[in-house]
Amino acid sequence: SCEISQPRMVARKFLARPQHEGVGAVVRRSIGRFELRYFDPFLVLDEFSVTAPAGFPDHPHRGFETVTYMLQGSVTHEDFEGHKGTIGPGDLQWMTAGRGIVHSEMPASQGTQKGLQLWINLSSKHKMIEPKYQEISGQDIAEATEDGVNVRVIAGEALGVKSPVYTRTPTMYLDFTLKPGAHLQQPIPASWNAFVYVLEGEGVFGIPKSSPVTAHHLLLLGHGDGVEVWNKSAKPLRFILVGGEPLGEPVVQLGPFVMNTQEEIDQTIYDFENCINGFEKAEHWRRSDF
Ligand SMILES: Nc1ccc(F)c(C(=O)c2c[nH]c3ncc(Cl)cc23)c1F
Ligand SMILES: [Fe+3]
Repeated sequence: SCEISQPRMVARKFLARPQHEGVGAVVRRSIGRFELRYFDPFLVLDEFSVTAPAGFPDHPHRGFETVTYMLQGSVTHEDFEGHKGTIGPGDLQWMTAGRGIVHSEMPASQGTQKGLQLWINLSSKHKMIEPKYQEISGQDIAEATEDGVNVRVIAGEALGVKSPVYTRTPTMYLDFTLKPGAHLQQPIPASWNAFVYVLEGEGVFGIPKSSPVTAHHLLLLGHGDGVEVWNKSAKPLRFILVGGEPLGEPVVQLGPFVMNTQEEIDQTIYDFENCINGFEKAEHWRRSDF
């Protein structure tokens, strides 16, 4: 039985092109680029590729969450509280920066490390909460396979399996791989904003006759209560499907600081420069391998 009464159509399509970020790192930024500044509640989607000695050295965050999902290789993260770890292939780090985090994210080994980093905005009432990590290793990520469709459930639910991740801003984040010939119907809450980002292969989204979409493309989905996908090619199709409940609040962003008013951004800069109000530990911290 078809659970989708109104399948979402592809409203807009963007090709994410490489740009420099951090120190010597390359990211394909889809959400967060000029033409797609904010897709409520999402601020940034980076498909990153980084090879030592390049990386993302000491930098702050306030007012949102970063979701780092490794596709190849590993990244070592270390923050100003001494929280340190390595995010390996297939691993997930869901970091709620809240009132403030200062950390570094550097390649953990030689060779090219690849992954995705999604920035999810927090509601005004949650922007100044204590920082929090939810970290899941690749083999513990909820997974299911049915009729040629494999899904790794980063957040939310699909094919009857649920992720343990608590999403303060209600979010679904699904990593799908469709075998050649497979067809998917995935429900999406009708009030949520949703997008697809293609990682590998080519897929048909929305209606069966539309032209195939290839890697590094972001598709904004229109109204409806789900999405239909077909793999009509001879190769596997891999993409992420991400959805979130819009916050409907003003956004004032200065790089890694995301608040609701300019005054709050001014205060954040003051807090960060004076190491107060959540940035106390930044005063004497520096990443260990520096
Ligand atoms: N403000 C600001 C400025 C410069 C940065 F590089 C960063 C930053 O760390 C990242 C940007 N995209 C990324 N994708 C993956 C990873 Cl592991 C890190 C980042 C950041 F936050
Ligand atoms: Fe960061």
